[in-house]
Amino acid sequence: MPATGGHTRPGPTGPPAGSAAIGQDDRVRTVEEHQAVVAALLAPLGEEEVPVAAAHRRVLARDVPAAVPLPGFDNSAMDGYAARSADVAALPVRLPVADDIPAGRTGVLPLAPGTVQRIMTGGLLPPGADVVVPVELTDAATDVVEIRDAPTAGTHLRRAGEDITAGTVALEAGSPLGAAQLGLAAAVGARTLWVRRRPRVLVLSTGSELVEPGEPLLPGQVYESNSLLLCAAVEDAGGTARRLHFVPDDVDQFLATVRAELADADLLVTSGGVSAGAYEVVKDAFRTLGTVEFVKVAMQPGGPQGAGTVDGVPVVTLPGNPVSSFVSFEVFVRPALRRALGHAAPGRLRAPAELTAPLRSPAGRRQFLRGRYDAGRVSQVGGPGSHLVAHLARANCLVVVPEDVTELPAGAPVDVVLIEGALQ
Ligand SMILES: Nc1nc2c(c(=O)[nH]1)N[C@H]1C(S)=C(S)[C@@H](COP(=O)(O)OP(=O)(O)OC[C@H]3O[C@@H](n4cnc5c(N)ncnc54)[C@H](O)[C@@H]3O)O[C@H]1N2
Ligand code: MOO
Repeated sequence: MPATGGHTRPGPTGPPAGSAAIGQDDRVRTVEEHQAVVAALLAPLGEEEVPVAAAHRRVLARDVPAAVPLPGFDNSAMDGYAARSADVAALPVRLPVADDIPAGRTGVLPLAPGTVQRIMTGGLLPPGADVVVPVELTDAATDVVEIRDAPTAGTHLRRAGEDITAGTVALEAGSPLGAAQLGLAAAVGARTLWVRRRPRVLVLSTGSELVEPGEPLLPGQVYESNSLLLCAAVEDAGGTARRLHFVPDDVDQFLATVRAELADADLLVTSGGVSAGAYEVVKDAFRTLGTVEFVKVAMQPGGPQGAGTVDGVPVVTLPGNPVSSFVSFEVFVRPALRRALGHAAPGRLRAPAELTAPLRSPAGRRQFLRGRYDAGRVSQVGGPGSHLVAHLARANCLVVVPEDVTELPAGAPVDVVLIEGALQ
């Protein structure tokens, strides 16, 4: 039975059985240490062969050699007349049109001296031709053409193999497959591609305050949003997400939900229930189960973290504040998933930027502020609060402020991580 605000948390009289006392016993890790722990959880994913069209947004697992050169043959770049440059050196000139070569004609005759052949863009160049005169420079006749002007030898020709030669690698293993890459795969004759299997990621939000969006909301309750956010982030990273119905802060319900699905997953990502309070369901459930270690990472947002395995399946437990969930996923889960997918470049694009206004940052923690980046300059979007989800939605980058920096003036150089939407 899904929990839409059904409370298992106790009233003010006392905690439920199994809940922990408020405590601050977590070890502290650096961002890099926790990144390494999360990355080590995920083994490289297997390979599968799929039709080229189905490989969109996948990651290539094996090199694709070019079965044919590109272009595959010398051909015309323009609609016009294939000519010998010596015949069009003195202008104007009238020359007989010996043949007609539309694109797709597979056999052509050599070009006899003193003649031209009408040719269309992509048409097979007749042997002997070394220039194409665009139709605009002629009277466009089909029997005897008058050529008023002509480009120099070699112009408007596309040479066999000038883009890629046969047998060389057209696409390298580890390449993300977007529109251009699928186009190239087809252009060199591939019908199928070997890609990495997509990681199957379970996403589970926890919290007795959570309510399904669209349902009535009472004071103290919030609409559940992290599972939507995290599932979309999983898909963006190349995984397939399965969104489990959120659970209240009830260890038994949490574990029953997790264990019903865990066997078929490559990763479980939870949100909420990992800080220092009395009702930390994720911590309470996993403390005595599996190898999940709960730590504090020296960053903001995203301080409270956990990672390990349960029933042999990798588990990453993210903090519940929506911005913390988002940033934690960006910093720890996304690169680990992309590494498991064999991505040549698992990290986001980063860019140097100039701050438009001063900012402050806590000592000892790497801060990932939300920002808007444009043309080398970045402005902070909202404050550092990890509940500012509306501001997050307007950001296109994370501004990285190192652990030892507590304030920066306007104009200071910073490093930004470009997130979704940054290039749009
Ligand atoms: N005494 C301390 N308190 C807190 C600490 C600490 O170190 N000591 N850390 C703070 C930090 S930092 C964070 S981040 C949060 C993380 O807490 P939890 O992971 O246990 O998350 P919750 O308490 O369950 O929720 C936090 C916040 O986020 C809202 N939330 C949670 N899940 C969702 C969801 N699925 N959709 C929308 N909103 C969600 C929740 O209502 C809370 O407002 O702990 C701090 N406290
Ligand atoms: O570290 Mo928490 O993740 O700031 O909000």
